[in-house]
Amino acid sequence: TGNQWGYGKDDGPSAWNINYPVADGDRQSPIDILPHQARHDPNLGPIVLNYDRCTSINIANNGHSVVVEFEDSDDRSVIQGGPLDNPYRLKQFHFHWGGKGCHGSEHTVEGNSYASELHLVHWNAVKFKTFGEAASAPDGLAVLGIFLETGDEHRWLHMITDSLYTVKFKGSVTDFKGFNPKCLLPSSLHYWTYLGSLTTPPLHESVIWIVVKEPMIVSEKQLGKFRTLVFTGEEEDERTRMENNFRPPQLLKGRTVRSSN
Ligand SMILES: NCCOCCOCCNC(=O)c1ccc(S(N)(=O)=O)cc1
Ligand SMILES: [Zn+2]
Repeated sequence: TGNQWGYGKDDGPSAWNINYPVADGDRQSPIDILPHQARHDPNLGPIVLNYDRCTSINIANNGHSVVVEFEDSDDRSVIQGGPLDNPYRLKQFHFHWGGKGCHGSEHTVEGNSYASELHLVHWNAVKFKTFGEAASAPDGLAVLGIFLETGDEHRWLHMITDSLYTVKFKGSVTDFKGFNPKCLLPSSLHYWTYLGSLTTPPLHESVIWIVVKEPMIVSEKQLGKFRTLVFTGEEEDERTRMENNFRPPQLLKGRTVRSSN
């Protein structure tokens, strides 16, 4: 059916504009960030994360990435400040990554990729009634992007990587309670921000992007566990390893990237 998209040769990012013409739009993501061309904006305050009462629900393989969903029926876990006019509710987080030794981040910095990128997805529940409605509105979503760089083992990422075997196949979901993603964040939340889109179909131009400058450090072994997932369902005969699930940088088309400091 028309909604089948992926990261392969025939269904990958270069073909998405066939079913999703907005792929060639004016505020597409990700982008290549050029720090020296980013405008330092002294009015940009710090990002404030209130995740202390967040409620994680499950971890799932949706055939494109591994996603941890949160309870978002109230303002128990929100991001605010920075470029945001309202608090935005945490809905889910997921990752994008490469193949062994290759890079897999979506945003790049001066043409350089990181090994992976974590996206914490939030929606504007002040202005919109549902996530779906917010996901189609120009100021509906705020996604916090964190780069992952390989090095020492990350002390908390094992809580996720130890669960990945339970969601190997597309469509698998398992309970994942009591996880607070604040443990994944680097020490500094200095960031770049710009107006962009979802980086996967439907590619809605509804995202205020907040890309944190400092990467989180994870081990190659921890990253390798993400590659034990497969894009395909348990019933399918071919097993296609889940890796390189990233969209390459898109044209800036005159947008300004601002820097917190
Ligand atoms: N059809 C009604 C609901 O429409 C919502 C559209 O999006 C639904 C699924 N996609 C997402 O929620 C979604 C969320 C974040 C990102 S990303 N990689 O830009 O952070 C990409 C995609
Ligand atoms: Zn993403």
